[in-house]
Amino acid sequence: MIRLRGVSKAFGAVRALDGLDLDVREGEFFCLLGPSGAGKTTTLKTVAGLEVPDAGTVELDGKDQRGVEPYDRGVAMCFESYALYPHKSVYDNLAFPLRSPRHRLPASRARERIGEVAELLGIAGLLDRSVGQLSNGQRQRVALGRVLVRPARAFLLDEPLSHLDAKLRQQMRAELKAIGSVRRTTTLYVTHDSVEALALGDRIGVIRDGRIVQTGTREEIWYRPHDTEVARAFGRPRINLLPGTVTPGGGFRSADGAVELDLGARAAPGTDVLVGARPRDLALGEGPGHTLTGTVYVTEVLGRSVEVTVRLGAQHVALVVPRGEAAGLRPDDPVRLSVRPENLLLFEADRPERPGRRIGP
Ligand SMILES: Nc1ncnc2c1ncn2[C@@H]1O[C@H](COP(=O)(O)OP(=O)(O)OP(=O)(O)O)[C@@H](O)[C@H]1O
Repeated sequence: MIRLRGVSKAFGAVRALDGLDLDVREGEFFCLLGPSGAGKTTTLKTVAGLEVPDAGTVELDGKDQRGVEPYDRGVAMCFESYALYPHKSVYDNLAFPLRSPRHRLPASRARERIGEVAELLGIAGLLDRSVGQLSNGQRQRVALGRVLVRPARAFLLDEPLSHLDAKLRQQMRAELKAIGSVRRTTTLYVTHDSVEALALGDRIGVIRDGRIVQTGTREEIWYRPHDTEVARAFGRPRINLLPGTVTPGGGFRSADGAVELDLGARAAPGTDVLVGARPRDLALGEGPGHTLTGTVYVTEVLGRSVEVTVRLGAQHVALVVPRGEAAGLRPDDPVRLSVRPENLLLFEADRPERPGRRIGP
């Protein structure tokens, strides 16, 4: 269990962490997602004891870690920039942590652990090669393996798949959670890739400007995003956000009057808002729920589905539909779109100082 409370850390004038609270439960695989510079690595280093916070507390398994040296914290960390022994074999690099007095295992147990981790990371065929002869992607997997072989109170992983090509990355994502030690060990996994976070995280914490903006399961983050920026971070193509205002009856009217929706909005009439709908939640043609009328702007084939961009007055919205449904659509064709009321999200308008928060339960 990892618990951070009110953790702040500045580097000169840069506030890397700003009162960060975080709870990773025992045995959980927790993904910390955020853009570059949000404070992800600093969070990991603070847990590992490699950075000392200016304020706040770090607890591991309920024990305050103030004054506890990194080595004594019992966590295993894998950095994006990894240090391996280039002249030693892959096997020796993996075995090295198991030879330290703290983690010493009988040789047969060590071989078993290394074998399982190497198999699942796809490096079992490389065990006799020297690390100096490996590609970057192979080295990254060895570095990850070296963390995962050793018994630890928690694994701290910083973008461990970043150097792999897309296919291998996808494959590794599936394998990673199958590794026995990962299943058993509390893991804090840093990424800036929302697809990775959704695929891996038992829960996800979204970090921005040194604070956690939202923590939740993938469903909570997807269906109940805290604000427009969280909504924009998940899903490709991105969520559609139409600007407008709340009407006296609690409805929505787009800024140019082209879209009107009866929302039952819990906001004062006249409030500037954004209505959000994800591209896969919009359908072509009339259906149950709300209907919108517009014209086709452009279509783009994405494998078996098609992204259709539709002009609604001055706005464009994107939807993703099966290829068959979009066959024959031409620019400027009139179209109707439907969306279920439960798939519409309502946000305050974005402001210069902060993204618009979601309105509603
Ligand atoms: N040792 C340091 N000295 C000075 N500034 C630092 C140091 N470490 C981090 N920072 C700054 O603190 C902020 C947060 O950095 P951090 O590395 O935690 O972000 P991150 O979310 O991990 O980003 P990335 O995804 O790019 O690795 C950044 O503005 C960074 O430049």
